[in-house]
Amino acid sequence: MVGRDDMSRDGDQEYQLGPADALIATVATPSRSGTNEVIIALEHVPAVSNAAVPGFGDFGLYFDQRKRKLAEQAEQRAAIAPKHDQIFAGVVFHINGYTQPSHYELKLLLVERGGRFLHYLSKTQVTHIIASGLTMSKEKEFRNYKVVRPEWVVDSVRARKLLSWQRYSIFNGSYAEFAARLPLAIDDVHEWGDINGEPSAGNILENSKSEGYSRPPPAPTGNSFAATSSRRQAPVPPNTIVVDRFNEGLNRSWVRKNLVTDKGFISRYYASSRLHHMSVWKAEMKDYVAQLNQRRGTHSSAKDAKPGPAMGYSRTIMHVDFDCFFVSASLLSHPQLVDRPVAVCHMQQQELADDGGHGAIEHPGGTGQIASCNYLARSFGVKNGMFMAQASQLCPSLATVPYEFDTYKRVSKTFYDIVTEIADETQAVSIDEALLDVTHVVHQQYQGSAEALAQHIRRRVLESTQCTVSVGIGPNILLARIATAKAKPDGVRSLNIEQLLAMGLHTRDLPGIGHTVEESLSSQGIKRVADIRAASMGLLQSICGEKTAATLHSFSRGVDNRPLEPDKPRKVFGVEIGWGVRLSNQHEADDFVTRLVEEVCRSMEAAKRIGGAVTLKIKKRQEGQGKPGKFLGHGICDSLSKSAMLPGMTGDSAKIAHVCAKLLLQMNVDPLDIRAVGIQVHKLASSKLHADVGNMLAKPRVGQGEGLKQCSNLLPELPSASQLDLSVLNELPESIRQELQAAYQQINPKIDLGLSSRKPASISPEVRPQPSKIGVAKRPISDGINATRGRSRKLVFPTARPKDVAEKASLIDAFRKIETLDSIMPSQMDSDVWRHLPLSIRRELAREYVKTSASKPVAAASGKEANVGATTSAAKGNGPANVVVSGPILFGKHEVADVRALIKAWVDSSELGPYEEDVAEVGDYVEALVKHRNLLKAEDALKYLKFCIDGEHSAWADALAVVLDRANVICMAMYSSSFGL
Ligand SMILES: Nc1ccn([C@H]2C[C@H](O)[C@@H](COP(=O)(O)OP(=O)(O)OP(=O)(O)O)O2)c(=O)n1
Ligand SMILES: [Mg+2]
Ligand SMILES: [Mg+2]
Repeated sequence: MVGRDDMSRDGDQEYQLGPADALIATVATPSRSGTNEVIIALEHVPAVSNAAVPGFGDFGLYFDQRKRKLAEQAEQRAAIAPKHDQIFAGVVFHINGYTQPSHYELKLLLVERGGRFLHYLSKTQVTHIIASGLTMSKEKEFRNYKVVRPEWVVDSVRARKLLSWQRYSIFNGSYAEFAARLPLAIDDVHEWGDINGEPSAGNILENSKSEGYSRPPPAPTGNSFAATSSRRQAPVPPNTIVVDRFNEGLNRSWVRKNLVTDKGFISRYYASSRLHHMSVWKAEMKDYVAQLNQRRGTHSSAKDAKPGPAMGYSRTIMHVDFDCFFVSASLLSHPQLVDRPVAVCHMQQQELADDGGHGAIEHPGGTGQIASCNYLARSFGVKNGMFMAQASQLCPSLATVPYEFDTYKRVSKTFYDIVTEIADETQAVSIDEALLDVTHVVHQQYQGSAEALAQHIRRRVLESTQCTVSVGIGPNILLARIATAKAKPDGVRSLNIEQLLAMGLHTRDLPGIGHTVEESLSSQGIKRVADIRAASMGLLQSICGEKTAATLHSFSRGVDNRPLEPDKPRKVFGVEIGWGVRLSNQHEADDFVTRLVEEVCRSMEAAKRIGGAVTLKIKKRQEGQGKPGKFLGHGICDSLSKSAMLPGMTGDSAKIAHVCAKLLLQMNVDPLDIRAVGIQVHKLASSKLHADVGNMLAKPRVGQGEGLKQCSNLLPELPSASQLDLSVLNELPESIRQELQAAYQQINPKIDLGLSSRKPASISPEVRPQPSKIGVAKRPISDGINATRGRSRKLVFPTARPKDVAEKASLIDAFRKIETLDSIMPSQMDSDVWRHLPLSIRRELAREYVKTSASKPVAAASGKEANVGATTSAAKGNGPANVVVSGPILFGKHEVADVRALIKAWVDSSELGPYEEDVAEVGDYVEALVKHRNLLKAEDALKYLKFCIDGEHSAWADALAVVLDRANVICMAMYSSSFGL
């Protein structure tokens, strides 16, 4: 193996066949079949005698001899073989790097048809370079040459004419793109990444292909490479050439099927990776349960009922877990095996590293780990997680069945459908297990008999899934979990503290106690739970730290005060591959990232989510870390991470991939150094809701004009919460309001649209005014000041518009991006001129306009594109009965939500800090509110300003201080008190 790498750097000549290839080298005897097919029969080359291989020490000599011999043979054969069409006459070729078909096969095909082979690259003589992939430096070096993929040779031979080389140029994109362009007729030649590796009849490479795949070689270990490489090479997607470049001792035929540049790598990875599924499922199930709870409202009703000690009875917790889950579910399609000892593990055709590079590589029949085994198998001593080799010794009659991930997911969802419907509260623990708080339901519907409820759940699950679950019951999570272990298989068990104390459990029987803690405790003579009880806290802390010691102390006494963690909707969708990632160039890197994004988008689509931001994570090989410790694992790496907002809320993989490609460029990583790639999409929202809102706005209704349709286009994405007119939202149907609330909370849990109260403009928790220090009676916002006071007279709101038009217009207003300045465009301005004015001038004019128009009773909206709903409709004559709004206003706004939107727009408008005049305006406004005794509004504005500028440039903090000061001065004067933010 060592020598291979040496040889690959043999001057210009990259000859990369392994030393043992000599033992398997084959000779093709082309002949024409009657069916227009060229068939190559393979036979053994007369072996190069071992004497010519000086103990594998001198590979240079060995290879020279070997090459010479093979070339001679090829020429001899060409001379004696039936004449082929000399389609390659005039072609002088050199072969670069590892190819598939092999150098030798290619040479035969070419030389026998008139081509001339150059051992060493002479750029003046050579007409074509044949390569499956190029290193970056070679890519540069060969840029102006005709570098063709080997398929050019194969296809030309098949077509019996020289095909144009251009379409086979290696510079024509990735292999995937190349393969996609190939005509169907020759697809069978390129089915090289097929995971099953079934040879296809009539394939020009039939023999080598079938042999390469029929029996995947064992896992590479140590220096076993020479042995494994003695197999004939199976065809691979030609650009997956990493073996020699990275010299990692890979089992090539296995690896080549899995490398990332292979089109199907990612989907196969995810289709076969057990651990991937285990981790993703947990998130998926938590999300699923959260959605079920949301839909059913079970969660809130349970909370409302306030079960538990307050109602005079203690908590009842159930732990429900499927018995040998994977086996039970897999056996649904193998009913003939139900009475036999059975294990689920990788089958031959499923062989693939399933651990993301973190553990053993699985291979059929040998080292595969058992994911789950049934109880009959367990009676032989077989256990989950045991390797097949050991298991089949313990239980020779052990049958194995393959993973059926889709079935597991389906069964699991059915299970969660049932338990969430029944329980007061559900916490998804994993694909096959849930914690339930059933306190209330047991007492309300089962006369306090938790066992009866448990049997009911078991029956329901069995009926619906044909799989059994066991149920543990206890007054807390700990006892319920321990009870489950005793209930298994197919049973129910209750446990109270006294019973636990009498059980004589081992430390490892406590949930969450891993092997390390168990060992540490054992080394101090603490082997049983009773020993933990007897040990001092000090001793426990010295063994396993403060936190674990406290847990152990409680658990050993049966005490566990942990509440159930109600499942929350997913906050992020992501994938990460840290195994098998070897990329040759930027193009491949982009391609890989794109495919990962597609994977994420698939799961987002399934969960009906879209996202607002993306994070790209890269593990970059550390300087000098050429050889990862594990096969194709990521080795020692630096982690890089970069995030960006997406262009609006989206689930579109092309858009997301585009952003990721930019992030990747910004990271400035050499693609050769990339060892792991992760994509996470966050700031999620419901795609259904998004579409609903879009539809709602796009749907033309009676009385709706062009203008409204156009406005709906202003809403490509869900607007930020601060831009919503809450009073409008509160008029929406309950279901939509709830969905909106949920959607916004997914973006930021702190956002409270205050919809449930049906009051306009509620205030989010972080800015909700606390009972003011000033003991002034609260005054509803609408309970305004004398209508004639203040500068508000200029603002008009139409109230007499036809109801649906008003509703739609308000909706649009609600969702439309509020453009602060434009909304107060002076009426005499031409909108085009206005838009082209510098921002500073527009501000100036707007301020002027607001001041001068404040005294006018009706806004002078001109019918131009002023885009405040109020002025627009007034201009159109839809609002004959104008209402004059009372109280202080800020840039024409007075509703809390509007003022907030203004404040937000203001703070968002400049990172450098505010204009002094604007600070003065806001100061005026808050001061006026205080003077008008509208302390709630004043406090809201101040708190919201504080909320918006949190973490902003210090100039903003100064601005807040100024505004606050001004408000406080008045406040002190009027109430001898001040606002405390
Ligand atoms: N390291 C692990 C742990 C679990 N699983 C899978 C296979 C199991 O079937 C399923 C559920 O895990 P359990 O621990 O609940 O085990 P079982 O359901 O198989 O058996 P039991 O009856 O003991 O619950 O998760 C896995 O593949 N690898
Ligand atoms: Mg289980
Ligand atoms: Mg389980």
